[in-house]
Amino acid sequence: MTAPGQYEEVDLDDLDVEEALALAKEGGAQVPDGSGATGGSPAVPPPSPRGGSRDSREQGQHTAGTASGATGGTAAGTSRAGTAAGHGHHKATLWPEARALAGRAPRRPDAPVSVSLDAALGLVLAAPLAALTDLPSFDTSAMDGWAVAGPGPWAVRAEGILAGHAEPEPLTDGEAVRIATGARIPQDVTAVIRSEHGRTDEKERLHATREVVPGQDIRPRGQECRSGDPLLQRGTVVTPAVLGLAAAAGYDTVSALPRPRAEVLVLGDELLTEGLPHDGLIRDALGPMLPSWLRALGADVIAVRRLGDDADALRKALKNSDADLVVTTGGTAAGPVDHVHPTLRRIGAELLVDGVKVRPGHPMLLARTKENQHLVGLPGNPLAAVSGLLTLAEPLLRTLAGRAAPETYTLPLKETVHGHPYDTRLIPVVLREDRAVPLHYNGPAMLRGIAVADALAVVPPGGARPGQELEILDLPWATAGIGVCFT
Ligand SMILES: Nc1nc2c(c(=O)[nH]1)N[C@H]1C(S)=C(S)[C@@H](COP(=O)(O)OP(=O)(O)OC[C@H]3O[C@@H](n4cnc5c(N)ncnc54)[C@H](O)[C@@H]3O)O[C@H]1N2
Ligand code: MOO
Repeated sequence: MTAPGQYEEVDLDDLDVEEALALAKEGGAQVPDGSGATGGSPAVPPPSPRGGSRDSREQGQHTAGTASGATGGTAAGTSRAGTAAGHGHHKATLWPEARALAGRAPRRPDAPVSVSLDAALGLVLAAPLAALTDLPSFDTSAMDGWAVAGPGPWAVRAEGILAGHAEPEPLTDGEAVRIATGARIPQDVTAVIRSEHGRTDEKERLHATREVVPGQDIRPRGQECRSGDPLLQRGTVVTPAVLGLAAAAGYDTVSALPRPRAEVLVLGDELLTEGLPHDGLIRDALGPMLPSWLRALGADVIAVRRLGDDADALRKALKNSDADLVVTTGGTAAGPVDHVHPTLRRIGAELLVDGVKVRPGHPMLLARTKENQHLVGLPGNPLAAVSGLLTLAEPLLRTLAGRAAPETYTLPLKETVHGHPYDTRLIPVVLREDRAVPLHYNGPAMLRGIAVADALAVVPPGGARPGQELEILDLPWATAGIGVCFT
């Protein structure tokens, strides 16, 4: 899609040379061996002993592109002016606005469905959950021991009471019966004595070795809730604990909003699905990454299709898709085979977001393609695609799924992060001792940083200083976002 001879990417087009150099250093500096592979230790760039490495050469390209872009004499200069490429700042949406807009884009979530408990994890309750029974549903022993009536010592009945049995005979004062945790308490019981707090004598009489407080270790019927009590509000996300509570309260199914259905269209003739890169072809990193990421964001991924750089195939795929959300990858820029914009024009789609003031990922877009279908166009550079996923797809799917927006939170930054002069930056971070520690290898084409990250930090235009509070976007698996995710 990037045409032969075109600059590979000139994302830093608005920076002066010094800023670009600083960013370039951050994006591709060498890390000590293994630091990225040990599961998340921050990659700390040492003074670069390998000046001629591949990474620094790549970064050199950034710098060269930027420098020449600044003189206005290259493709980068043209793009900066926002002419034919259409990526100028004049129509790009501010990052917070783009997210808000994506969250408001869907007109309505689907009608609720009745879902069995084993299929409900991660869905959102479409109706309040009220108890169908008292909990506990009978007076219950909280401990293994004896149920006793009246003052002791007590004569112990021959037969004990186990959990799961029908109503036992009432006790009379002076009587005790062995009882198991969870078993029904007979009528007229004063208290339960734990096995370790009583002893029986040779006449099988029970003596308490501690004071007996009436009602001790008895869970009275309805202690947790009465039948009909509201337990959970509409809109609650079904977590494992919610599944447990719903089952305890008598539910076999819950009324929930169905998962929004998403289809992924991977564009690009240069992509291989297996083996090593060769002859200018590279491995498709997004086909394997996006479906599970979309699932983690609450979607049901109904198809992943590879369309190459074929405008007709894209048009047909859009025409035939009945997904709530179509996610395309690549082809968002203005190269000769970047078909997303022209195809959207051709099918009469309504472009809601056309570029976002965020790095990486600024060519991302959001369109309404049908009455109840949206398209999120993710840029082809893999980290730029992640940025688009979290900026546009996440709020859209959240609304479709009926989920409330998560509380936003901030953490202080561990070390300086250079900013873009006008755009927000999203950078992979690890969270250590309540601080966000920036990871390196955060260039738009790199996944090495995000692969060990706990979250993305939102760096405002102009950059951020150590100690500055930054908004943190959790990654769905890092917050245990309901393991929906990887099924
Ligand atoms: N004239 C301009 N050119 C570009 C601009 C611009 O503003 N003006 N923006 C650059 C930025 S920033 C990005 S990001 C990319 C976005 O490009 P596209 O969305 O059109 O994506 P492609 O050109 O198809 O690919 C870009 C890059 O990513 C690689 N790629 C694509 N798909 C995959 C995949 N599934 N797995 C791994 N890698 C993928 C592709 O080979 C390219 O290297 O545009 C810049 N250009
Ligand atoms: O920098 Mo592009 O925005 O690589 O995503």
